[in-house]
Amino acid sequence: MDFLPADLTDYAEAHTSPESDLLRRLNRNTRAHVMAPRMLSGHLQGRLLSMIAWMIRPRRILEIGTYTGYSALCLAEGLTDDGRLITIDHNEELEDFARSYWQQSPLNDRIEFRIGAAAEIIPMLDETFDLVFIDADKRNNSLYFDLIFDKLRPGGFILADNVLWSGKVTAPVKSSDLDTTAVLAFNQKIQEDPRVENVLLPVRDGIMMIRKL
Ligand SMILES: C[S@@+](CC[C@H](N)C(=O)[O-])C[C@H]1O[C@@H](n2cnc3c(N)ncnc32)[C@H](O)[C@@H]1O
Repeated sequence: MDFLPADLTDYAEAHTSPESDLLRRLNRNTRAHVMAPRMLSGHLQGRLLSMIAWMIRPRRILEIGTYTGYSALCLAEGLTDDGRLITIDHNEELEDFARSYWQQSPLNDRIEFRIGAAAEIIPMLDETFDLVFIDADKRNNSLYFDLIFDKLRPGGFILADNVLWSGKVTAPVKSSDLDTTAVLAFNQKIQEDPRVENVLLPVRDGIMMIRKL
């Protein structure tokens, strides 16, 4: 869901650097051939992720939730020359699709794809991250935050996607709606955590920007 009216979203995209030809093809072919293409970050959010990565110049990025590899390519643009991005997804059926686009990019050898459940893979990572993008199953946002916190350097950043959850965060919540309940709990947890500073950025479906103090 976009929170801006469509004409303002169009205007914002028209005044944002365009996607590369590779990203445009990946975006278009995801929409044409892959289930649930709304999951892809897209032009505006993709350029934002790239811009944030360029501002941070991370040496290590962790992405939780690869999907077709669009946001991984955007984030990897800002890596230092010796930097690497690790991206995790439990859907092995997406691997060939994502890799076929990464292989067309000079960033291909900087992207490591780990297949499996994020909650099992993260504890096995022996890395210190500068930037983490949480964009997988929203019910586990809080768990992923806890698992990565000690692996994030002080001053490092976490971005968590879809924290406005199509606007459901401000509507009455049914007890059976476990996703919205989890997103609300995550946002509250971050807001109350004295170890971080945070900004809830109302871009697209909402991005929680978190800086570890
Ligand atoms: C919203 S999509 C990611 C979109 C991608 N970051 C982008 O912006 O283009 C979420 C992805 O998380 C993956 N996922 C969901 N639950 C997971 C889990 N428990 N462990 C690992 N990956 C998971 C899904 O398979 C899906 O590909």
